[in-house]
Amino acid sequence: MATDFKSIPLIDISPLLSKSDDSRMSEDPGVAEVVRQLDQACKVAGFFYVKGHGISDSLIKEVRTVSREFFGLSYEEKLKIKLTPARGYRGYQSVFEIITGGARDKQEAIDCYREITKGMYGDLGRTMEGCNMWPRDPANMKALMEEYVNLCTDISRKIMRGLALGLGGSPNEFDGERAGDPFWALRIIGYPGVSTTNGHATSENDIGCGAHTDYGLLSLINQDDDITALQIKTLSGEWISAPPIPGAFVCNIGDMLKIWSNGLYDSTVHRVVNNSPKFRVCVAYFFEPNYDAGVEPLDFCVKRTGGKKKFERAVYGEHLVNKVKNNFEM
Ligand SMILES: N=C(N)NCCCC[C@H](N)C(=O)O
Ligand SMILES: O=C(O)CCC(=O)C(=O)O
Ligand SMILES: [Fe+2]
Repeated sequence: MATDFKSIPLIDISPLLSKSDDSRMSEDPGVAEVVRQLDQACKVAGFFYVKGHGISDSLIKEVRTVSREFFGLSYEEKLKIKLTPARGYRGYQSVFEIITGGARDKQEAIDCYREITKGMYGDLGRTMEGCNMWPRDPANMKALMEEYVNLCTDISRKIMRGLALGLGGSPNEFDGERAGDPFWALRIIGYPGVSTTNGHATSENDIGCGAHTDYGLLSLINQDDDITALQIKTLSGEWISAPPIPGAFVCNIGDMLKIWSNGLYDSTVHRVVNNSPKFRVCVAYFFEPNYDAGVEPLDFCVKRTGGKKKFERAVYGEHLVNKVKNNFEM
């Protein structure tokens, strides 16, 4: 459970990344130190920054630059890749189209997911069957985002090995049928700034993304360098900001890791409020369990938390579909 934290730790994960394909990684002192920091951050805040992740500053920036270019296109042009249920909820949604907690979010976005082909997961997969929608312009967007997703998946898998050790398990706890064939999501998001002419304080219509938790295991957030908008809820109900650290990702825990860890790690509530006059871009990558994974508290986590399972079993794909359907009025 998130306790009262005042700031979000910054963790250099390079020692973990260099050793996490080694079966004896847990014996490495550099790895042990990263694991200690990750575990502490997840127990206290459910949020941390990571640096030393190996993705170049220039790629991280390019991903946002190309996204900003897309959002700058005409509405008509953007609608050519419109999100619809028939397309497996992939594609573009315009400002105030997406809903969080019953209210409309002041954001536009492109939603992408790992491809699900027809019949791949039977009934469980049907809602999400489809291919991603990429614009004709910017022409390099598809290739760039696909490269980016591959890199994020690789890093996330390795961070998950660190988290598995932090929880007291083997490093491979989330490989195989849990998250060895992981589903993923990518949300390319644009948050309009506040108009400088209406000098009002932030109103409800200025919430870029309402209070929510993320759905899967681990989120990697790539946000604009010059705007502070992401806010994290502490146990006492206060909102603290997660200001950008250039080149670093903001990471947080999703609902499925809360269940697997029996609450040792929590999926912390967060929201986005862009109070600046500038348009804010964020590209959020979500590392998720296998689409058809059954998720219930892991025995060794249950033992560490008093012997009682605190959460019911969930099927990741069902959890996702419930969420996705509630995000839109379609
Ligand atoms: N794929 C992920 N995690 N997306 C997070 C979005 C959370 C807000 C969404 N409208 C909701 O109400 O859930
Ligand atoms: O824009 C951000 O900083 C975070 C977005 C987010 O929390 C989400 O899409 O789940
Ligand atoms: Fe989120």
